[in-house]
Amino acid sequence: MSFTASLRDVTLKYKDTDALADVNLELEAGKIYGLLGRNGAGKTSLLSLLAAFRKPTSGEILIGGEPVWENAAVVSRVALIREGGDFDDADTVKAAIDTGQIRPGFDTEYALKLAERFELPLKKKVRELSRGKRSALAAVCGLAARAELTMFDEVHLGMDAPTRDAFYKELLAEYMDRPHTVILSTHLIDEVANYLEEVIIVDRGRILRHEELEVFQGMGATLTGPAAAVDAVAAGLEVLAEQQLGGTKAATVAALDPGARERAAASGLEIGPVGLQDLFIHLTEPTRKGA
Ligand SMILES: Nc1ncnc2c1ncn2[C@@H]1O[C@H](COP(=O)(O)OP(=O)(O)OP(=O)(O)O)[C@@H](O)[C@H]1O
Repeated sequence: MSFTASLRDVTLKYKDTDALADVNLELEAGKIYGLLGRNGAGKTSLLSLLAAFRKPTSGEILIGGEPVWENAAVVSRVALIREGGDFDDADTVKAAIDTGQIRPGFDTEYALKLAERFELPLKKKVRELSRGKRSALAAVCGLAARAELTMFDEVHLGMDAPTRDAFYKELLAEYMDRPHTVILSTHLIDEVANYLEEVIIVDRGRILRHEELEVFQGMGATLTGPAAAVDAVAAGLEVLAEQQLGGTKAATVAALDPGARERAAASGLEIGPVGLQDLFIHLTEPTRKGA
């Protein structure tokens, strides 16, 4: 089984801050979602609501069609993994893994296999782990929870590049083996882009965009070729980023209309997709109104 998730007219206030305002969001079961947003945009708040760590100020949150608040049967099959995990520092790694067994789907054998893959020392205390190893332990417990909705909130932050790569691969393998709903909240956007099916951008407490990855990938274009030719085609277009190496230039544009596309092709320029990160930076520009 795999959970759907719905937020309906959800507002979350912390004293005088509106962390989320009138959010409506529908997530289908069995997909991998990327949750993007600038610092303070409301990502953690949104995930905390889905995991019933917090109650909304107003609105309704349904997981698998049921209200999630005070719904132990549903909550036990929802996992929110935060950077560094929510461990008792005095526990050993082994004891921290064993604690996962309170979840109905927790797979201890798999957790121990993953612990070996991530070279986690079972006898060491959680407080003695490096930041990256602690994140890896959190990821291990999240994967082994075998939940129906699994959310990773910046869990890979402390991990080095090879560990992150191993984490993404394990996440995908677990997903292929047992399709379920996954939300990855991250600032390392281009790194995870290939794993995502849909992307949600939160901006200042609101959902700015929620689209399939392909929609974002079709949004802009990168023009590469001789600098003068690139400049000629890019003139008048909204340029998001530029890079030049010798006489060769690459310009990332927010949109390429058919006329510009034709001119680019006629000039022999290479037309490529835009990285999700560049688009994200562009769409969440503070000066930009809506998107
Ligand atoms: N416990 C809290 N008390 C008061 N305000 C809070 C609290 N937690 C979050 N906020 C505020 O709510 C807003 C959304 O915060 P949230 O942590 O959800 O953002 P985020 O997108 O996860 O940010 P980041 O990428 O920096 O982790 C921010 O303005 C933040 O300052």
